[in-house]
Amino acid sequence: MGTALIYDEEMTKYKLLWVDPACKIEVPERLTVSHEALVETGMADRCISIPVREATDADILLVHSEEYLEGVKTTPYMTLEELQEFTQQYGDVYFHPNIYHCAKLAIGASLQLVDSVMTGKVRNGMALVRPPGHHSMRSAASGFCVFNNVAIAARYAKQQYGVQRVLIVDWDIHHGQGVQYCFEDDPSVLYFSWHRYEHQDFWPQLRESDFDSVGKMKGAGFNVNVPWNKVKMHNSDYLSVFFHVLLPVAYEFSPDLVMVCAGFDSAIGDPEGEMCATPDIFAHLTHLLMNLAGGKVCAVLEGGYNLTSLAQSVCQTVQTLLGDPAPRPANLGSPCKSALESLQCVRSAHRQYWTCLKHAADLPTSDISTKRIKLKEEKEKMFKGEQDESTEEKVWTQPPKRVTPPIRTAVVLPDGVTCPDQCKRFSSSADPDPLVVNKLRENYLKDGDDSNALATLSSLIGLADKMEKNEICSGLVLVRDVSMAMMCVVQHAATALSNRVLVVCVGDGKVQNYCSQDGKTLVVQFSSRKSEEEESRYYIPVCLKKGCSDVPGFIHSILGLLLPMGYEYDPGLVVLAQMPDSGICDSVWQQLIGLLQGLAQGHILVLMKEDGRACVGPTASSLLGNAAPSLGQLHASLPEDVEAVESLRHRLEGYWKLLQTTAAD
Ligand SMILES: COCC(O)(O)CCCCCNCCCN
Ligand SMILES: [Zn+2]
Repeated sequence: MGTALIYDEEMTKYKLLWVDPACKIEVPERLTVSHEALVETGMADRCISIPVREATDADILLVHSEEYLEGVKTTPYMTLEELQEFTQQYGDVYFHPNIYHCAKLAIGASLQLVDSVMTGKVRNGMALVRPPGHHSMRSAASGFCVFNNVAIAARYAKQQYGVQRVLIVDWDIHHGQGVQYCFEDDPSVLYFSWHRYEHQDFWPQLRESDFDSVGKMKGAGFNVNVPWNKVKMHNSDYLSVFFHVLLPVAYEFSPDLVMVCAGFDSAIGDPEGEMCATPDIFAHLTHLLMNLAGGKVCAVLEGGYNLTSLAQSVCQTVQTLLGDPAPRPANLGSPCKSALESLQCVRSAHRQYWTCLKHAADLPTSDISTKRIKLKEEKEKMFKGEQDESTEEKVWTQPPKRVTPPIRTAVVLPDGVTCPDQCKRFSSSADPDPLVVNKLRENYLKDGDDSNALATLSSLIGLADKMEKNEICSGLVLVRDVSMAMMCVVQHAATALSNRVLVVCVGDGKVQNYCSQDGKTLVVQFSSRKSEEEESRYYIPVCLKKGCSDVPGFIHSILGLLLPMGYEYDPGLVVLAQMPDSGICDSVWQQLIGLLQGLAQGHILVLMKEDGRACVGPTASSLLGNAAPSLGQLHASLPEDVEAVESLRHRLEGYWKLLQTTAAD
């Protein structure tokens, strides 16, 4: 299934007709540069182009009041003065004779996107729209927004398709207060937003944008605000919030549909956000959402005012929706102290609502709410003398070109096992290098002349080499002895390949201590048995009471442990081994494969036991980039597993900074 792209140049045909410093950044070029970039990169042609439609009154009344709609309806016939006067009643927004028409198209584009995804015409998609929507409220325009595109689309999805649970992820750098007000008492819509806040000092300067606004009445817990109290937030800050707040809660919530308020003013270079996250981060944020809701992800453009980073970020998002592997998440490190404070506050505020956060730490001692007032006093004092520091031009390296290998998934299967469609059988054509053969013979092959084991192992090595050369993206190999195959490919990678190798071992089994302490390999093993090997920085045994068969515990350890370390480690190759009788079910296995594909440009090599034939289909489906099936709402992890994962995180966060969830006092 494909990716929808919804765009119509009519939405560029309105602009600011008078002088207003607050609104001058919202220009038609925002839409044209975004669409042109998709055309120039060839991505527009790879998408399924869906036309916009005009929203009806009924669509708009899903969220807005009649009197507000009636008011906006009169704007096309207003004189310039009347438009200015009409605008005065709202904040940081402007009207234009054609903005009502464009606002109806922006909603209609969002509804067309929901229709395409919910009817299965496409898997996911993006709507490039203006005016944006997330600030507009039931009876008020705000922040360049006239109608709330995403809020209307969420209500429409519930009404039209009986969607039970909608997750709205708002990565725009402003708080979408309009969305929050719309759903704060609604447990069927989980609204997540991060936003520049600076202790209530940044627009829209609302007290209710802080982390302690968790929703109301039966909606308590279903509103998650992550305030950024400093600027210059970076990729590590964004990812740590995904790993330790959004994803655990999203998997527990288990949405049927994911809507993204895709604002790109959270990217480097944006005059509003003043953040430092690079455009390629949106490839990862998008990827990390694509195994929720069976892959039903609808991204709708919100903000973004630096035309260069906006265009790059839109391309990164759409390319990931198209299924292309994400670029390597380079040089991640520790989130900054302010981000950790916010992280700790949000997790603490939501501890009582989400089982995945039950063990979260208390509010930080430096209670940041008092900072709100103190900082305001300082600002007032300082404002007298202080001029705005010069807005120096931000520069960043263009995101790397993401080339998809000619072969997406290669498989090495015993005869008699059919090759899954869209996969390619692989066998190492070249005679195995005699040195390797000897190594294999002496180290791994019990009965030296076991020719087909030898053939399998040399195919394995050949496959790893082709992945390193980016000729093959991912691989699946059925072997007789998983542990031996793992050792073989890791040994080869350690000597012959230049990249780091992340080894993820699912299930019990002696994982020979081949994790070199030089950091060439990072081994994470999930099992139900205490590992006899000593835990270290590069060998992490995760002991879960029921191993991988307890879904919430295992998912929790993937999101809160494996992914943060994996992203920080940034391997060139991932080896994922399913040990015999691991107890892992297909859907969890597919989630694991899907999530791990965000690493190593999708170079993941899966090893399974020959008799694991039943799992070949689901494994191949995930390796091909298909979304994993939804796991359904998750219940509580076993207390001993929570305990085990938490103590492991505390022990390791000195080594792996993305594991931190609190601001060290
Ligand atoms: C949904 O609209 C997308 C958006 O969130 O980016 C709108 C931001 C309005 C920002 C209003 N203050 C502008 C002050 C200019 N220095
Ligand atoms: Zn914004």
